[in-house]
Amino acid sequence: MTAQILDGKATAAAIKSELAERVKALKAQGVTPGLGTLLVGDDPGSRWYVNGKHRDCAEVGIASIQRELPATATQEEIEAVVRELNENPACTGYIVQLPLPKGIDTNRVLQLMDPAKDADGLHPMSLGRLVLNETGPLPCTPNGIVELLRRHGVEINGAHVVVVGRGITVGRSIGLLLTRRSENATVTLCHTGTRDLPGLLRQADIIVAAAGVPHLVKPEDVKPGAAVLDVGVSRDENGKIVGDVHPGVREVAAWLSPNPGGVGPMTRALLVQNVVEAAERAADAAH
Ligand SMILES: Nc1nc2c(c(=O)[nH]1)N[C@@H](CN(C=O)c1ccc(C(=O)N[C@@H](CCC(=O)O)C(=O)O)cc1)CN2
Repeated sequence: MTAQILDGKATAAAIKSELAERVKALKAQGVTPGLGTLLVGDDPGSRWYVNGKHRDCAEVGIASIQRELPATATQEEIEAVVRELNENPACTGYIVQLPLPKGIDTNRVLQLMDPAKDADGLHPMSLGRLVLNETGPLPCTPNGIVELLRRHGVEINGAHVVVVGRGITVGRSIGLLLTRRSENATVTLCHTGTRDLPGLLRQADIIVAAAGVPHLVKPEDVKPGAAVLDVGVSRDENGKIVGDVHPGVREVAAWLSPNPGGVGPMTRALLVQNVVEAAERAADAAH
């Protein structure tokens, strides 16, 4: 068996063209959504992601507000930009690109954001809403993964999903999303300290590999017919992406998300969706 591809690039393009129609409708009501980004430091990967987010926004008609600080920025300097974005009427939603440099209290920065402008779904209020099953912005990567599975017809209802990785952008929040009644999956959250990880992986109908450990998920760890999402990003000596999933998994799984070209583009498309939805909520509240 060779796995079918969970094509994140094509799916993200379809989502963005749907969103472009919603942006047109907002503009007809006199609302122009604007995505703000705050990039601190000079990590080339983070810069690439931020530029990509602005390219996506331009594609669907969303305005861009870009803020940058050097890696030496203090907590106070970062918080001053967050306050400015909170007050800036052109910025209807924004993100603080993560990770922030060492020594910065990330939670304090995220808490200071106006929750109504949280485009990443990572503000404590948004994460609380996710726990309480209330409407609000959802974290982009978990939401992108669910949408990628849904649009390829992969059965989530009743599936056993094994997640590897406990980071805040993916591992911790995806279980909350997948165990909602509307998705109805059963989720096991694992990490690099999990005893008998291969044994747990072998029970999974769906694997979400987000540990950032190259080739952590091996072909012999995968149940034939499973869907496997490769989220982790490491780099080889030439700067080429190495995912968390061994290439041999292609011969065992029924579905596999490529890396690059799988979950990454979906993360960006679902960010655009959060920006559009925040602007729609603000427009509804103003009427
Ligand atoms: N504030 C946030 N910071 C970070 C998040 C996040 O959701 N919010 N997630 C990741 C990085 N990320 C978005 O910011 C992200 C990662 C990857 C991609 C992507 O499209 N990747 C391409 C490959 C790119 C390459 O060659 O390097 C792909 O997978 O095809 C987009 C966004 C951490 N920080």
